[in-house]
Amino acid sequence: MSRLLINGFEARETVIEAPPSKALTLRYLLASALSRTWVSLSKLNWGDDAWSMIRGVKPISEIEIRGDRVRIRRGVSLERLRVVDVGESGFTLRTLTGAYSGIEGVTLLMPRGSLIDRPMDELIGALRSLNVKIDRIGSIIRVVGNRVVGGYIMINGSVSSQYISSLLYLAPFTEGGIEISIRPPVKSRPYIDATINVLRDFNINVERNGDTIYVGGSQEFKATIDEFMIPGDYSLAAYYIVLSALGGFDLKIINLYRDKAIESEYSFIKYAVSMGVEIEENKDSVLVRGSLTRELKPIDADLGDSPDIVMPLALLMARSSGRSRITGVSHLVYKESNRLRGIAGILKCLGADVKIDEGNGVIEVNGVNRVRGGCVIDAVNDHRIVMMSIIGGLLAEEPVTVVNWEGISKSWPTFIWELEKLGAKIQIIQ
Ligand SMILES: O=C(O)C1=C[C@@H](OP(=O)(O)O)[C@@H](O)[C@H](O)C1
Ligand SMILES: C=C(OP(=O)(O)O)C(=O)O
Repeated sequence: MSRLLINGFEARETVIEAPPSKALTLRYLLASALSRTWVSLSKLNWGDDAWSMIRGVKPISEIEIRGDRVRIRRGVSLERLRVVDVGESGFTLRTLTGAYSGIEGVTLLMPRGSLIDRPMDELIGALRSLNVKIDRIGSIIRVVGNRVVGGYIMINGSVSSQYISSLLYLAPFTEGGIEISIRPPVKSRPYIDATINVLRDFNINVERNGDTIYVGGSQEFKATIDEFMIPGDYSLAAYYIVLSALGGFDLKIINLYRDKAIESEYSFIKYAVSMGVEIEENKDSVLVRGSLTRELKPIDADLGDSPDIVMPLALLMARSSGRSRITGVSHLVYKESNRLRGIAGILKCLGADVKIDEGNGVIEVNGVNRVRGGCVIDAVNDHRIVMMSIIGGLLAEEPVTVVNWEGISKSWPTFIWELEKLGAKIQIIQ
């Protein structure tokens, strides 16, 4: 097992490219694999989760990978028994469970690692209420796909928006469509919008009225254009923003398109600006003005819609001049790890005072002006906890060691190299 030794940085590059959106890569891969016409996808996020989705759609699609582009469409000959290793991708497991429910044949979906214990029961219950034959054999989910009549479903919105994305991918295959009512509180709502927007790019008609969504049945996926370029990922670029803002150097981040962003992820910019980080936004980039002396204001933020920016925002809070509060994030315990505990562990290592309330999904951070470090963080192979640990370590006064960091490849396999380009001193110790 290797360790990372994080030992400060000297700012070098001033322009860097944001990695492509993971959430949009997965959505376009799945929709394209269901499309009757060929679709070209470029600038994909090549993390482990993309490979999970590619393995997942292979049995029902024709797919050609050339360089970093993918050409893909629905396959003509459908395999009747499909065995799919979905790795640790929650989105892939949940949406394929839905989509395969409406495609004839038996599918065995095999989650790995932490995904084995992440919630699925309410999605399985909802699909059973539509008469889908679905069961669990140990960690494996078996879906017997067939023509589904459709109907009305009321589903809990507090655990994962991916349950709803799953039903949205299934609905066009049903005879009469699905009406979904999401029971509040609804978490991660903009990710549902992101799925709806992608479905619309594939000519699927979706009607939305608040938390009631109707998708008509017997619709065909057919891309509205033949090529989609995946834009940059604001939830990942947020780590660059924190490093620049607190590291005291200016950084231009390209490949960030405001008009294509998922609101849950874009909102990082809004919160950072409200704390006093200086950010200039352009059509396809942001410019961060770093400062070692600027005082950041503490804020209160309900991040129920934005679970993936909690980690970088907590780093900004740790260096603000007072007590900040994040609420609405009870769903962080259902991710690749219990992220509320992970965040608390990192902030304590850095020297900030932090309190978490798991039941209510609240994090309180008392900012400090010196980030101490000089400790070991177990990042439990959760990619976003690894990123937070590394950026926190780079900003600390004393070296930080990170163990169980290899899970970074889920969304950003090149993270460490990119940071080295920016001047980070990171050693991998075998
Ligand atoms: O649909 C998506 O792409 C995602 C939805 C969110 O999960 P939940 O809806 O489970 O909160 C988010 O945390 C995850 O990283 C990506
Ligand atoms: C939780 C995440 O993804 P997923 O749920 O798709 O595994 C994530 O990327 O942080």
